[in-house]
Amino acid sequence: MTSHHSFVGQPADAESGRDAVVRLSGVHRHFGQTPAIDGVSLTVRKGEILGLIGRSGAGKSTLIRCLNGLERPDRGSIQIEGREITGLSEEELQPVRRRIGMIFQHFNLLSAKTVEENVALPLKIEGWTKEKRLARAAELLDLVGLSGKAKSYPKALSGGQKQRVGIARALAAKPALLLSDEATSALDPETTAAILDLLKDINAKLGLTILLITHEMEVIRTIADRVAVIDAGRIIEEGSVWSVFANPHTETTRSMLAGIRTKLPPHVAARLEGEPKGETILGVDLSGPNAGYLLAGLSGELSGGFRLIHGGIDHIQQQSVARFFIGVPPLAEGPARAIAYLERHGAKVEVLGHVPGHD
Ligand SMILES: Nc1ncnc2c1ncn2[C@@H]1O[C@H](COP(=O)(O)OP(=O)(O)OP(=O)(O)O)[C@@H](O)[C@H]1O
Repeated sequence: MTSHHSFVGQPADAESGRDAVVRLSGVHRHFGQTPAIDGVSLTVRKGEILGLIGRSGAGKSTLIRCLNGLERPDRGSIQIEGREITGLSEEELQPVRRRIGMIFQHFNLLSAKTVEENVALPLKIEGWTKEKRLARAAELLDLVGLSGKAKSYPKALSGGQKQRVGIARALAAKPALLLSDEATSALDPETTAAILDLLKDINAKLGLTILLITHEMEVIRTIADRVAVIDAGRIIEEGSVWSVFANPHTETTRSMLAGIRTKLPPHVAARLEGEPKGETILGVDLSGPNAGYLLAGLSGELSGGFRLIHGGIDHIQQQSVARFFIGVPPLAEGPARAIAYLERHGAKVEVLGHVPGHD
């Protein structure tokens, strides 16, 4: 039950607020004519990893600042662990801020302090004794795989190691929420994967709730349970990661997915014509347990056959998400039969055009 998966698909709890670590409702923050946040309602449920994705200028930083109480919304409600924070004074905000651990793109470590001192710093502010602080730092450095580096200084560490220190420091005071602000954006792909693995691992081990702010869909795909897409200050799409990847509802989401979604190879796309002659090129999307059987079934259906041009089955949150492109020759009503068969089995089919002859 501690698994983050247990919270997926339980919107009733989130709506009642019982399992909400963060709950925004109807939050607005305008700067003059610019609506940086334009009516955002969003819940981060206990134990989940929620990815918030948006392009530059979409409103991510303003949202983070509202969560920290650094920015006050013009209207709307923000609750952290059930406590309304919008009306709090600076002094009242301090303990609320300490419930949120943050990690940053550029790590924000203190270069004059050792690794263990950096990790222990939030505990000093909380009034822990030195002995307890160092014991806790050692425990956290072990958790993030940096036990041997306690006495090192940040400049002696790689980017990935610095972010591990950042994670250890963010977790020192046992926050209710880890807020990751583009934490892997400055890292190479291999190091990014290792840091994301670590976050997923801590989420599973400790049941840590994570809000992951990013502009990269790959980050979301790798570790998030749910995703919310922000655009021009509004949440335009929200759902479990696999369902948003399988069936994005907005053009903005589709274009943000474009880099990592299977697409028609450019040399085939270049030859597409509108006139219905030659081979018909279909784009096919299907998620769920039937995805693996679709092509075998289709080949039994079409006497004239078809060819697989590109694509296959992806697995996101243990769901099969199929996306492929096929070419159907103009034999024996092939294309019409293919479309009817695929749609009958729940697939979304798009006629992309026609290619005279084969490529
Ligand atoms: N203090 C401010 N004064 C005026 N306009 C602001 C201020 N802060 C943000 N904005 C505007 O609000 C909008 C949202 O900005 P925000 O920084 O929240 O976006 P973002 O998604 O974090 O972008 P990025 O990924 O580039 O940091 C932008 O149009 C920005 O110009």
